[in-house]
Amino acid sequence: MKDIDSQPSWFMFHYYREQSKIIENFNGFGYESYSVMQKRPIQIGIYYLVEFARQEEQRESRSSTVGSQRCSRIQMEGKVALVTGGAQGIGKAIVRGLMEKGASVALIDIAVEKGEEYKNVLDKEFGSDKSLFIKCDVTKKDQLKDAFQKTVERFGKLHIVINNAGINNEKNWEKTINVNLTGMIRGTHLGLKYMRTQNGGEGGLILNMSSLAGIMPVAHQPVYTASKFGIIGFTRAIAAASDVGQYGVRINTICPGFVNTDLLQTIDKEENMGEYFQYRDNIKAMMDQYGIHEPTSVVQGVIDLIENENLNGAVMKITVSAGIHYEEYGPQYQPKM
Ligand SMILES: NC(=O)C1=CN([C@@H]2O[C@H](COP(=O)(O)OP(=O)(O)OC[C@H]3O[C@@H](n4cnc5c(N)ncnc54)[C@H](O)[C@@H]3O)[C@@H](O)[C@H]2O)C=CC1
Ligand SMILES: CCCCCC(=O)CC\C=C/C=C/C=C/[C@@H](O)[C@@H](O)CCCC(=O)O
Repeated sequence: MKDIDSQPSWFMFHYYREQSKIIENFNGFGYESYSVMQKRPIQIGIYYLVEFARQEEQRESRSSTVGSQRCSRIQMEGKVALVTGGAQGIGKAIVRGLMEKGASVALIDIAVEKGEEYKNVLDKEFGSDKSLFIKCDVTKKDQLKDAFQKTVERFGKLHIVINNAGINNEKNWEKTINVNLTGMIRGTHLGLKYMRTQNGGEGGLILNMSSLAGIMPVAHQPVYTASKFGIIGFTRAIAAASDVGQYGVRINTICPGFVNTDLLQTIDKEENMGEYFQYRDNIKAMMDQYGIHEPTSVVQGVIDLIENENLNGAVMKITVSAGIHYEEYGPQYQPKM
């Protein structure tokens, strides 16, 4: 490696942090690193102090806003939401969670029978004027545009968009990109069309459903992984644009671990997994290792992001081991304005 003195500061911090790990477990293996550390104890201290203070500041600012009295929390009563893929699974749980908080909800989905059945259940619980089911394929731009228009015509406004619809298909990988990524981008653009204050909208929140597969690549789902990485990148970028452009709309991603829905059944289907079907037991081993949530575990994360106005651009993770927490990005990885 060329002289580390000429490396940028972020590199040197991470380099020394890794070196220090070797030192901590010093067993003679890290002699070369030990000598490096001996040469530069002051720089190490400086980088650790600077970075530690920055990360502490980030943690404090987030914890001081999430869940505390000091953060401004919006009320959901009277708000209007649109949820894609709302007929089953995680989307279905989100629809109920929003309605229990007083929101009116348009659930859009290609699963007509499931969607209509669920609408009937919601009517009995919340009244027929509080929800709307619209048959819609998010890969068809005219259908998606029509679904947003019908929602605003029905309820008068739009405050919350949950781009949740998603599939797992490594064989028909173009379909996976069209549903998970292209559909989400269109849903975000349509949400901004109706919600931006410059357009006469009342502002609000757009929440795009990624996955932990959007943070750590899953070997046997490369296209699914690509779609979920794309959701995070797009969302962090357009959230920054919303800040700069003062849209009045917050945009976030949620990255759950494994959740007990029909999507997990696709692992056992060759028509979904294609050449990766042979590795299905590897994914099942991950489920055993990391655990599987119920869909309702995602709902609290959605509600936190809706009610807390201080988290634009944040990437929420929901895992069995750590619950709701946020991905941390170093200063060099903040959106470039
Ligand atoms: N189940 C899991 O382990 C995890 C799921 N997710 C994500 O959560 C989201 C929801 O997934 P699940 O509820 O688990 O799956 P699911 O298969 O139970 O539900 C997905 C819903 O989306 C609908 N849908 C699919 N294609 C559509 C299209 N073209 N247009 C409109 N609706 C469409 C389906 O009909 C279904 O109602 C997806 O984006 C998925 O990637 C993220 C992390 C973990
Ligand atoms: C299998 C077909 C559907 C796939 C559905 C998913 O999107 C499942 C999520 C994919 C991967 C899950 C990875 C889990 C990772 C664990 O290591 C987790 O505990 C890592 C914790 C990361 C963190 O807390 O920062």
